Amino acid sequence: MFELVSTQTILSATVGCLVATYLLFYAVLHLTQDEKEPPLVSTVVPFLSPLIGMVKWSMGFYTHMRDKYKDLPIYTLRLPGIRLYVVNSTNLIPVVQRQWRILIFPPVTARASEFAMGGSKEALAIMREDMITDNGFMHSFIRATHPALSNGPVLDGLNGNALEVLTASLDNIASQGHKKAKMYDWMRHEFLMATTDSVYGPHNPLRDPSNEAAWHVYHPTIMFLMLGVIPLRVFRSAINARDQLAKAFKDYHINRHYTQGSVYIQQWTQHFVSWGISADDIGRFHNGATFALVANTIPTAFWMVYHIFSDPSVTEDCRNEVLKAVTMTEENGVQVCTVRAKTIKENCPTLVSTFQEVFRVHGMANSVRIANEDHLLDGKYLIKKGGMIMMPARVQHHSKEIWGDDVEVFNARRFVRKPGGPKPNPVAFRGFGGGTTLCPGRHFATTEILLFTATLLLRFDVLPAGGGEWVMPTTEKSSQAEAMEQPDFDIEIELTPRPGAGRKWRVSFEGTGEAALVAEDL
Ligand code: HEM
Repeated sequence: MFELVSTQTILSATVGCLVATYLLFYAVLHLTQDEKEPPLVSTVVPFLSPLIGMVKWSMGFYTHMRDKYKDLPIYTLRLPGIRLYVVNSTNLIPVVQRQWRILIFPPVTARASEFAMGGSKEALAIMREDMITDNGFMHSFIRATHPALSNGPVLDGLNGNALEVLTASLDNIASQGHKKAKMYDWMRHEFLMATTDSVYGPHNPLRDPSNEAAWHVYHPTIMFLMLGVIPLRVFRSAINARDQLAKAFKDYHINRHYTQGSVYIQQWTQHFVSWGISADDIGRFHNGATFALVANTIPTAFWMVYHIFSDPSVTEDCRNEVLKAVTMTEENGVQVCTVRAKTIKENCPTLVSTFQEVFRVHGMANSVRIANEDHLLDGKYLIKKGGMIMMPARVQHHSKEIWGDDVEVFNARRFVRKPGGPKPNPVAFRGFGGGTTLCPGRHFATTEILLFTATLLLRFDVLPAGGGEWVMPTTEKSSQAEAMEQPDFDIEIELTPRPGAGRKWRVSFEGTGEAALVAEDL
């Protein structure tokens, strides 16, 4: 009898505590929410419902929320320690982007520099001192490095070097006559080498196989490190790999190897040095530069090759287009095929459309900003200081209203311009983000990927190994630190040289035009 009473007492005390805690959190949630803020949703379990939803729906969370709260142009999610304002409406995106001195991006970069790269207190203080005006480290960094990544001869040089490395690798396969490969592994290696060689020059630290291996240990943990809540000892091998890379980049810096690298890395270095950042920190921040260079370029190139070669009609149309970019000459008895970059970017509609469709279907940039003061967005929605605004690309890219009933279908020709046909709203294309933080590396990556794909089409047949079917990898495990979905598993392919594959191949950037993909470039 005594035992029964005490069990009942404990039970009712526990239930009472739980109810009281629930009511307390429920009250805190609602009392601290201003009625002028965007409508608060997902509150069943205060502060935890959004997290539960994120785990349950994974990358589909924000599209699920958009479908559930169709009429909300923007809504508030409350998570422990953070107000998250999620934008559904395409029309609100330019409104957010125009407020770039109030709804700012640099705190996100600073957070990555602190938690993912391990920057020192001194370096972070310099970065954070002024994240608003053009005089601060962050905004002046973009201004200092943009010119080397904008269309022109300097960028052509960067792309030319990357293409030389990629072409040499294709030459190698052509001379072997045949190659079986794990597609993602193969492309990841080739693009990592080509992109970093072109940027870092002949002393590229990632040419050392042990540094390449370290990159593959460190890179997948960046998203978790960014959270800054999981103890570092959990990531011991990733932190060791990060330190190894930072040391290799520090040596690269101290030995002034950047003077033989690209204009981009010279300007990058000059900026850090002129702000008094130490050689130790410069080594660490090179890990961030490498992340920007390759983290999205590699999966984008993978999907591009996958979607072109897995559909024979797309392969044929693209191949016919890129053939028009080739001129053949003879030099000292050697047949030379020159691929004109200008034609590839300006006169290959199916190829460029496939590239855009890759971004629409696989692009997952979340585009976040932090409010540095209270702000009434569009004169209607109160965004509280410290709150995070998010404009998820997937919400825009998977909207039936914008793209039509076949929104979930990969349509390689979706972006081919039809005379008099409807044009999709370019603001809804968020592959490279948008506004003042629009990716400055977009021209570099676009040219590298388009020209690699064109050369591959011209020189090789690519088929699943063993005559099987193409199986599109799932993407559920993709790291949310990236702007492009990553394949959950690899696929085996066979590359077989086409007639002429063994000739000498090169790329010409003469009169290079621009593949204008985003609203800002159109
Ligand atoms: C396919 C490849 C790439 C994709 C999909 C991509 C995507 C993006 C996205 C979505 C953003 C954020 C924009 C925003 O929030 O509005 C961004 C920013 C940035 N990207 Fe890229 N990127 C790629 C390649 C590159 C390359 C090759 C570089 C080379 C330097 C680069 C450098 C940067 C930098 C420095 C920023 C920050 C801009 C700022 O702080 O204002 N990206 N990128």
